[in-house]
Amino acid sequence: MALNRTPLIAGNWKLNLDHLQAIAFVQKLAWSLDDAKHDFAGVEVAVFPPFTDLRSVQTLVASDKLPIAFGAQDLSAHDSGAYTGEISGAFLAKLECSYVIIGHSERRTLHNETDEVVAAKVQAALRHSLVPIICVGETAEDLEIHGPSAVPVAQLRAALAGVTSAADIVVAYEPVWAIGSGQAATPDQAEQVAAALRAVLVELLGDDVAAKTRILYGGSVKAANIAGFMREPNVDGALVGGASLDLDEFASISRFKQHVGL
Ligand SMILES: O=C(CO)COP(=O)(O)O
Repeated sequence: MALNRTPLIAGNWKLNLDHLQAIAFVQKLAWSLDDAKHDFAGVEVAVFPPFTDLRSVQTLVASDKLPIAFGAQDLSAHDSGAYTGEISGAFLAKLECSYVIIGHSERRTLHNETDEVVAAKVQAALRHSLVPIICVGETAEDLEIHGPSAVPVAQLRAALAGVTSAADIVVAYEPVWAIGSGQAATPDQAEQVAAALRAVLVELLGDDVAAKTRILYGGSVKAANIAGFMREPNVDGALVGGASLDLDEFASISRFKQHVGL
């Protein structure tokens, strides 16, 4: 992590926890972090519940003034109209979401999201002042054929088509082979790709945006391995799946500074 970027620890709940479970979880997470005197100004913590939980999380966060950010796991490329089942960026903005995850590998693979769809969703997020967390990452096969950075770099280039240099974005490098496998990338591997992604940001959006944009690592992150990633200069946080559903584990990941010895 670099000192000029506030680290972001983001919990992607995927298809887990209904709205009642979400209320209990977020409340307990806030207590747990508060008890541990979490440095909320120094490390941002965000949760990404299913759509149907967002109103409950918003109400809880607002009424108890919890210092926890939240966002959605996806959004529509469209703002309104005949798109059955879709959720627009306008709706998410109205629910005070700060962020929206875009182009997660599960959406690319299971829901056939192409680079073009991802780029359109990034545009939709920015139209509504949501910060897109743009996910990129290679499969094990890509890694073997193309090496470590080629696919993530190409995906980021495609996702940024039409994005101007004023954009507030987050990039998440999630190697597909590391997601849910228990086999995380090494900190070195994560740093190598994060550095290549930052070079794309410099080229397409300029030095200032590249310097302030956070690049997260995701894929089998847990309390036991977060410190290694956070010691790397181009890794500014984590996008956590499975471990974000375990309160103690997620709270411990959020306190990575203690593990790093900062
Ligand atoms: O997909 C992920 C986060 O978006 C990572 O999932 P795991 O942390 O379960 O590997």
